[in-house]
Amino acid sequence: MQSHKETLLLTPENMGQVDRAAAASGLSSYGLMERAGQAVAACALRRFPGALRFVILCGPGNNGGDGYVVARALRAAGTEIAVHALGEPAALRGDAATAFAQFTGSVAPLADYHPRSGDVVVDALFGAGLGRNLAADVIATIEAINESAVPVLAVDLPSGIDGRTGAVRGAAFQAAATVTFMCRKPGHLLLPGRMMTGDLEIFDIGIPERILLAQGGKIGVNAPAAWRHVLPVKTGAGHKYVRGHLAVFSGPATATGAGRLSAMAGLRAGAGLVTLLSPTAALSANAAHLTAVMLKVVNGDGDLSALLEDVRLKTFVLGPGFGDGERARRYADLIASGERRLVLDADGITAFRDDPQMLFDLFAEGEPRLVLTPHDGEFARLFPDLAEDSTLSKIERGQKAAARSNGVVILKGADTVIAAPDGRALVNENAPPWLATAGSGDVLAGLVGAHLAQGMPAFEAAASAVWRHGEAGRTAGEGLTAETLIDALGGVDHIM
Ligand SMILES: NC(=O)C1=CN([C@@H]2O[C@H](COP(=O)(O)OP(=O)(O)OC[C@H]3O[C@@H](n4cnc5c(N)ncnc54)[C@H](O)[C@@H]3O)[C@@H](O)[C@H]2O)[C@@H](O)CC1
Ligand SMILES: [K+]
Repeated sequence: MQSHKETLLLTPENMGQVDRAAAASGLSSYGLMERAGQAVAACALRRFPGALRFVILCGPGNNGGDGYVVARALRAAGTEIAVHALGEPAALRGDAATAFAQFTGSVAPLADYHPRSGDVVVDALFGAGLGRNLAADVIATIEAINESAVPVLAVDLPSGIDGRTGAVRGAAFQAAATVTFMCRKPGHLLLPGRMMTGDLEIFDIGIPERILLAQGGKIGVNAPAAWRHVLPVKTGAGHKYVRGHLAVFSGPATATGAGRLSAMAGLRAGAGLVTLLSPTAALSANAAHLTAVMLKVVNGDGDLSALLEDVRLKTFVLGPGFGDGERARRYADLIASGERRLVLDADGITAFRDDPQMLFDLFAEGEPRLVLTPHDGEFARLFPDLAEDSTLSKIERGQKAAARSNGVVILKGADTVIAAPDGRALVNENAPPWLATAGSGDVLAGLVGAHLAQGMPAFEAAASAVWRHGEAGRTAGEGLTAETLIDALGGVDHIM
């Protein structure tokens, strides 16, 4: 079981509230800064035992305050140090002023620092309080250090990374490692922030968990703790209908592979029965490749309506290789009015590009029954205003899209976000880079369908599917194909 420290995410704004609540409960805020700085100094000594000199770059706020504690601790440990400050240290306030007063060593201007071999930079310029783009001189310093071979240890966040969004505000340090406090921030997980963070250490500076949880809870890291409690119980004796019946729409005769991948993934992921719904023209192509997956002819609305009379058929995947937008819209309508659950992927999403509201209206009522699986391009087709709004983080884009569609949104990428209409959102981190391969999205759609068919609520079904997809990708290893990915799905059950 992971602790909250591993899975909780707090925005810089949340963290500020935590800070104030901790102070209000009687904790010394300078005490927190002291522990933060000591932890960074210990990390620096442990990671860089061969450093000839530690250069601490201190900013104008509390991140800089942490830096002065680091400088004092490293000097006390007998290492050579240099401190360079952005702005006038005399202008520091509060805890940062206290930390500066305790330091007593000399401080040079930031612009005077020139990287030299043997240096290790401790970046304490900006953390949670970065509120705007960096000035040109700071950008130049950061770029010069990034271009040198000098390693950077970042305090809280690499300076220049926006802790809420993960965006680079003008420039950002490429850190070898980052030490953050209590829990991660979105900027550590969302791209490009994740790439700049390096190895991340989370240090507990002693803020009680109840204070953290009071400010957070809606957003987190996607891990089994978030959905394990609703995983289907494996009794071994379950009738196949108990494990649900998943139906996947095949594309036309020229594009049958994607639907089959979804169907096979659904079966491998534990749906009791999987039926591929195929037009007559694609029947022989599908039949030639399937054994355990059943086949049924669906040529149009009439066939689908007849099929929907079977009340056990509750879950559908529509979109992989589907092609026909007009038909996709009608099928989605029939499925929605039958109170069924739908994973809408790929061409199924694109089908609604001219009238996204039509889709949202279909699923507007009740518990979320729609799961959308867009990559960025598909997302922009349904939610153009959200895609264009660069002030939003990927988490916020997902949350707003989920609320608007009353669906669960899986916003795909190396930093996939899963969001629910009630504001819950998880950021995924276990996907290996080689998971971005042909057919990988089809497998994910089938996986989500299988989890839904087994009765999981939509948000948890989606999040567990994304996680399982990532784990299977790691198991299958570099050079995976959609087929080896499907094979690997079963092997990750036991760790869920
Ligand atoms: N519980 C907590 O929240 C704790 C926070 N601590 C540290 O405090 C940091 C947050 O401190 P602050 O809120 O003071 O924020 P920062 O120190 O990150 O930066 C804020 C300061 O930078 C200025 N600023 C913001 N963007 C700028 C820009 N682009 N160019 C120039 N100046 C800019 C602001 O006006 C403000 O003076 C954390 O990152 C962490 O390192 C630690 O001391 C431990 C406890
Ligand atoms: K920093």
